[in-house]
Amino acid sequence: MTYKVFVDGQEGTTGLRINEYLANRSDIEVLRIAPERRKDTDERARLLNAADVAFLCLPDAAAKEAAALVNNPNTCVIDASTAHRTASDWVFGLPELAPDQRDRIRASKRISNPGCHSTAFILLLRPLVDAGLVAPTLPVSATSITGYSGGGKKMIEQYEAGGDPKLDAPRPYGLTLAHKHVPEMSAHTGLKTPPIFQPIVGPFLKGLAVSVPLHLSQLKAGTTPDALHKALADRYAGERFVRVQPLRDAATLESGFFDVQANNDTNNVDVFVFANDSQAILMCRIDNLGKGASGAAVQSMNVHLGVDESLGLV
Ligand SMILES: NC(=O)C1=CN([C@@H]2O[C@H](COP(=O)(O)OP(=O)(O)OC[C@H]3O[C@@H](n4cnc5c(N)ncnc54)[C@H](OP(=O)(O)O)[C@@H]3O)[C@@H](O)[C@H]2O)C=CC1
Ligand SMILES: CC(=O)N[C@@H](CCC(=O)OP(=O)(O)O)C(=O)O
Repeated sequence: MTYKVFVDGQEGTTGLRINEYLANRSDIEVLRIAPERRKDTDERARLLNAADVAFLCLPDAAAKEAAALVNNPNTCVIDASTAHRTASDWVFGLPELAPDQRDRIRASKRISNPGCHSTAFILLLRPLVDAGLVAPTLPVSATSITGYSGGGKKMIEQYEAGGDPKLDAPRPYGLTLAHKHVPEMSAHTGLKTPPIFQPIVGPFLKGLAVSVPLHLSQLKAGTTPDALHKALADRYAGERFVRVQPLRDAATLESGFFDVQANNDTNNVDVFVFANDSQAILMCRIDNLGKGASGAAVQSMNVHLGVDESLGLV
């Protein structure tokens, strides 16, 4: 069986990476749009409706427009933008979210691909909320350090042009306290209080780590670091891409520094619990262009099509 796939936004950061993942797949035929027609609505509509799977790798407004062009009931749309991540008629494309999430991805023709920061945040918090260790009302804060490819073509060009010394240092942003990932972080963890979320972009291409500090006294009475670690390890046991590292990961502690880039060029997710007797820092590491974007989109496509979930992914 060969599936037809169209990538709307094939020249962008996410679209190019998806095409790389698909390049060696004998079960996929990629429908290419002529470069000069890549913003021609009629041609995009034709290809969107000719596809079994259409990836939208576009800014939000263009993604909404593209979704509205699809009238073939057999086309599965996987939207990489923020446009549909909390929409009730779209399924969140994070197979590891909950035990029934793969069934939902398989059944739906509208899949929203999670944001990079929110992927890491949700994978840390959702199991702890589900296990009752973190109350849904707990006010949670998180920081994220990310490579500049998360900002798309414009930010990549800005960093790679060189010459601006401000870009040599990490740059905190999201200081309006309204980062676009906060709604999906709340919606898919069950946290009723929107997290305070502060990302930082640094002078490296890719790699991302979200950190969530927790006071154990604010968790379910008696929660220990072992209990936090066990809830995460139990949830992700058997997951192909999520690896819960040993409590207080010795390799990281010995080096003294956390390696944000260690999952680059993979679809892997590493989950960490660092803790003392009264406090913990949870950390989650991904490649923002891998599990944070294009890898996740291909994984959801695989789940939807019912083929091996890791096909084409490392
Ligand atoms: N970069 C990342 O790590 C991640 C990005 N995303 C999301 O994925 C989407 C794409 O992001 P990214 O790949 O980084 O963005 P880029 O800016 O790198 O690429 C976007 C592409 O869309 C094209 N485009 C813009 N408007 C239209 C239109 N109306 N019709 C057809 N094509 C259009 C652009 O064309 P042109 O080349 O002419 O500008 C460009 O090639 C965004 O919604 C983003 O939020 C999601 C997860 C991670
Ligand atoms: C460095 C940088 O700007 N990163 C982007 C996130 C990119 C991403 O994965 O999120 P979307 O899918 O929602 O675009 C940001 O924080 O807005």
